[in-house]
Amino acid sequence: MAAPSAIPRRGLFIGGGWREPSLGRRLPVVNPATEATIGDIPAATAEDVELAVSAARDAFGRDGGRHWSRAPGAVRAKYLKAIAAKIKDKKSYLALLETLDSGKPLDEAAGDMEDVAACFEYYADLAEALDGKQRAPISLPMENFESYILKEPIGVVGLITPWNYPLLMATWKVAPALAAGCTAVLKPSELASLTCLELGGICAEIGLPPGVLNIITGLGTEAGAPLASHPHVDKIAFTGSTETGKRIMITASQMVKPVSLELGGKSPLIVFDDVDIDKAVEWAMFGCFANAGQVCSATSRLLLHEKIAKRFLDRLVAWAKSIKISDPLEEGCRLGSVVSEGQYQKIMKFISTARCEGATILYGGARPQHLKRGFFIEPTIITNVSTSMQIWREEVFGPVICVKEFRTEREAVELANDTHYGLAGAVISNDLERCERISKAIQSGIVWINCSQPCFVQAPWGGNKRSGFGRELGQWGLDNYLSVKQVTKYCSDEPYGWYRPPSKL
Ligand SMILES: NC(=O)c1ccc[n+]([C@@H]2O[C@H](COP(=O)([O-])OP(=O)(O)OC[C@H]3O[C@@H](n4cnc5c(N)ncnc54)[C@H](O)[C@@H]3O)[C@@H](O)[C@H]2O)c1
Ligand SMILES: C[N+](C)(C)CC=O
Repeated sequence: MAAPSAIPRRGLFIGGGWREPSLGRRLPVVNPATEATIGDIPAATAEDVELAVSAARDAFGRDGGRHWSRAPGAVRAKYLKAIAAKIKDKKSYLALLETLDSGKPLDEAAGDMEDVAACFEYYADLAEALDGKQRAPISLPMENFESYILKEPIGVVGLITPWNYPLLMATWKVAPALAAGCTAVLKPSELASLTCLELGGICAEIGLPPGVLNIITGLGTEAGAPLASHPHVDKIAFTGSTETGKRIMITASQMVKPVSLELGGKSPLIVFDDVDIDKAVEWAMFGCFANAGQVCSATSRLLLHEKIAKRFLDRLVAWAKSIKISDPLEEGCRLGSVVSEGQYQKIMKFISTARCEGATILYGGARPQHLKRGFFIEPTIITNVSTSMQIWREEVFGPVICVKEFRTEREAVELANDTHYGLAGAVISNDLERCERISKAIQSGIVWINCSQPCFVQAPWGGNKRSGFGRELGQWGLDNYLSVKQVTKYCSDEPYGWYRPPSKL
């Protein structure tokens, strides 16, 4: 598909229709692969947040919730399936917009759109299944009482999301929130909002009841912060950096508002000396160079057994040299640009600090010579790293892998856990018992054995330590948006008998 000359001009999606932002401000959209400004998006402020929250509140309570929040899950499932079908119909167009907005290779973006559709379908099924799970009985030790459980939508939820998988990260929240019967205000990242705005168009096309999903774009401080602090938002689900996550948690704590936080990472990949080196190298590359390393779970700390370290690094450099770095719309591109000039500068600063601190840039570390414009960075491999260096400790969120060697399994685990983060970890070895041991020892929410990064909508996703808490995807993702109510009934005809009845005299 050819790139459109202009991207669609959208407003804020509030109450089922498009609105210009209250202050009339807009933010430019820059294609990071060309540095050209290709359009703009609305910049919402507190006034718009107010309207969006109010639309979501109305939708939650409309007609006593009969048409949404208290409707059978099967009713909501129909809408989710309709959204999935539209995403599939528009897959090529949405993928193109995602690529123009974020710089990711077009076929990666197309894969993301398939995952988006699959996620809506998956939560449509869970919405249907929810009906059968209502009134689940609780076994009690007293026969005069009966108790059962109701699972109810939490209410109006604020969903704040990042730019690295723009529509997919939004969908991980929107699909389960809607399946649960919540109504929502989505605030995607100002750096990549185009496909999330298109989701608004899709909701209008399929006739989603007005106000069930509202989409406001804009800056974090101007649109995200008022959403997080809004007293009529019952929960905030956030994916983004640990720093912003901390701020959101502080704000929410003032109202004892529940939050779930999917934050950053600095995940390890441990490779033992009994492996097929080329196979392991490919996983190491996929673990840190896919999506230009802008992946929360990127295995950006590579731990190599000393016996294979030299051979492994030779092959890693050879494979890295063969990656096609190009305009992300070009066929076969495997490394596009990073998302913005700011992100480009930040990554370059990490590389120069590593160099200043005494690390070796074994490969990469610069702009590819054949690309004069766009925010492109070569796949970068850094060795001679010590555990006190910034490059070992902090999340880069770019195509930069740092490497250390280990001698024993124990040392590998200690190095793997030497981080404040706890999102993911991976181990590659032919000794499956060892892999099982290590999967227990790694302090993270996700462990991959003999691979890195595969992600399935059925399996829980989320971190420990400073990578956040709560789990998305699977049944856990739905539970994020449900509140559990116990209903207990006294079912004897006899008086309870705790107090003596008053004298009849
Ligand atoms: N754990 C996961 O599943 C996961 C997935 C994807 C990305 N991430 C993390 O996201 C980060 C990259 O994304 P980013 O740069 O967009 O993160 P970010 O924290 O800068 O922004 C995330 C979102 O928060 C908003 N925001 C910023 N300041 C805010 C404030 N004060 N109040 C409310 N909202 C505010 C932004 O506008 C954006 O929509 C990385 O750290 C990455 O690891 C985590
Ligand atoms: C799991 N994934 C890669 C889709 C999103 C994390 O950034």
